[in-house]
Amino acid sequence: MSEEVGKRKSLELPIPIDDVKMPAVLKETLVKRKIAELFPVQRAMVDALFSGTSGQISCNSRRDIAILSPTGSGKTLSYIIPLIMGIQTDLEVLQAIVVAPTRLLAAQVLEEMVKFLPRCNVSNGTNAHRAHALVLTPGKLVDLLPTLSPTHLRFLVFDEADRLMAESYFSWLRQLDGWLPAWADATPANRTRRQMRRIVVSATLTDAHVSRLGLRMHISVQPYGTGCQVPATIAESMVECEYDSEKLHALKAVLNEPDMKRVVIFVSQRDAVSRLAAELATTFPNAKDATRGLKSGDKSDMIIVTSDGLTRGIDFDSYHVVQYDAPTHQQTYVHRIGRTGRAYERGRAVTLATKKQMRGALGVIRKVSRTGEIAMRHWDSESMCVVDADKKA
Ligand SMILES: Nc1ncnc2c1ncn2[C@@H]1O[C@H](COP(=O)(O)OP(=O)(O)OP(=O)(O)O)[C@@H](O)[C@H]1O
Repeated sequence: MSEEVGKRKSLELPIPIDDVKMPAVLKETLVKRKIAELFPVQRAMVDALFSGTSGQISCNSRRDIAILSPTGSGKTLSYIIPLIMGIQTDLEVLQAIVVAPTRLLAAQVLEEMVKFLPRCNVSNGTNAHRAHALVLTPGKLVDLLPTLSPTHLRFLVFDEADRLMAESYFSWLRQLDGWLPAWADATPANRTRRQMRRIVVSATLTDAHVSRLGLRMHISVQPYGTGCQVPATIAESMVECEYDSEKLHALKAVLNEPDMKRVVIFVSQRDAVSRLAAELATTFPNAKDATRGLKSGDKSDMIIVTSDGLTRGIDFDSYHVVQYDAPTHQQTYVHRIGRTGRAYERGRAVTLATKKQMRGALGVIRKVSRTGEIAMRHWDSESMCVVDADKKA
């Protein structure tokens, strides 16, 4: 990456929009949607796009944009900002495509786009020929490609880009590349006004992903210095169990703790979700199995049992997170506990691990924990309680 924007300390907190230099039309749109402050990643985007320009997205060498910022930090609005300024509503042609890995996430993003782009025709693929912008999964996009024209495409956004580039998804990228015309990748010297920007978005994108996409990355909006970190507002703790068979008891004890109203529980295997949800439902009638379908607007006092693929990027309302199966990868941990502590709110994440798993899990967690403070507890099979170990990891 040749240039990075937004590593200053002062960028770590939301800032009133009146304190950010931006085009009047953008400010008006944000105020209408009741946005009073810009989150750091959004402020960095505005700075990157508009500093030194008067409301136009600059047509200089800064073209592709990588948005690397922690979970819940407002990346969606940050990539909608260039769309607000760049889509010409008087032209009834396709100008933006946003790709998201799941239908649930695509639906959530579509809702946001409709909110901030009221004069645009934003579609999930239905009547795609009339859309200014499409928000869809790779599968749906590949189905539609033969019917779409790339001629006026100005923005191609990959939300949760690292997930989109996982092996199982890889062939769709080749098909998309085959559909894009040569000018999409023109060098700065021979680019025209029709240039296309690729915007890749993730809390856990690495340089390897970027080079795999073949991007000539020019701007990285990365307020915290590295994207792969958990938000500092999340209180992290671990509960150690002697044996695997004790974990269900420990989980129920954790769920009975005060304020554990909105909880999302992660297991590693998708086929274990229903089993655990059914076991919990005998004690907690509000336990819900995510494999049976969730809506992005699900905000009631539920205990949602899910696995990693199902809820990546989903914006739940103030959920606590419990990891029933300890994570073995940093990315997994970051995305799981990122379902809480969103939008700079406080959150709580509890990880269950057997004695055997403890060392490995702590190794993973310490690498991405921002505060480094992990409260340690253990399951006491005599008192049948989770007991404070009275020590910090
Ligand atoms: N400027 C803002 N003011 C108030 N709320 C905001 C602002 N920007 C975003 N939000 C809210 O913050 C929450 C998290 O935003 P968003 O879903 O974009 O996070 P994200 O960075 O994409 O997270 P993830 O990596 O988990 O997908 C959402 O509820 C969103 O509406």
